[in-house]
Amino acid sequence: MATANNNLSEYDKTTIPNAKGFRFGIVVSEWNDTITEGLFQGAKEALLEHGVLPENIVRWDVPGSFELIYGSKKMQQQMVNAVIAIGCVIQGETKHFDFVCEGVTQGIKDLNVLRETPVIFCVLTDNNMQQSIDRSGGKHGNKGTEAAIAAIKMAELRKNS
Ligand SMILES: Nc1c(NC[C@H](O)[C@H](O)[C@H](O)CO)[nH]c(=O)[nH]c1=O
Ligand SMILES: CC(=O)[C@@H](O)COP(=O)(O)O
Repeated sequence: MATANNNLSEYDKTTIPNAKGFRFGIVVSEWNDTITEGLFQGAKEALLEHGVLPENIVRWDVPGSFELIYGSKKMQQQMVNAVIAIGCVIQGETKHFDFVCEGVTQGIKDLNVLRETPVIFCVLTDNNMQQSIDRSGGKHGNKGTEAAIAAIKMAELRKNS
């Protein structure tokens, strides 16, 4: 189902476990920072709404989405229950978009396979800035909210498994 038919910020709040005891690391790309800041705010607000203490949200910034891989790997080594990797990759004139998107996708996948701490993929891979605006607090909701809910659910799964 496309995002256009499935608002990123809409979910059944009664199904989300209380996250008061959890600690989360959020790694934020500085590329397209007007977008990534909106994603971060959406994630932070959702975490706080579900009981996470402000002091249990740790943020690190990295230069671009490709550096989310290394930043998330180092964040996994911190005392956190899950990591959220936030980035925004927008198609330019060349194939660089393809390589960045594939690289960060595979890198974050690898971190989930090789280590115990879940890393949530909150990376927009859009054709243009408007699509990114629409998905970071615009008409299609906020992918940061979606990522925060995923992080809480995966932290709970990790705790119970
Ligand atoms: N074009 C975008 C980039 N490019 C930069 C890379 O992510 C990386 O920082 C650089 O290649 C150095 O390793 N990054 C984004 O996050 N978004 C873009 O649209
Ligand atoms: C995703 C990118 O790296 C891209 O935005 C860079 O733009 P360009 O392909 O025009 O160099």
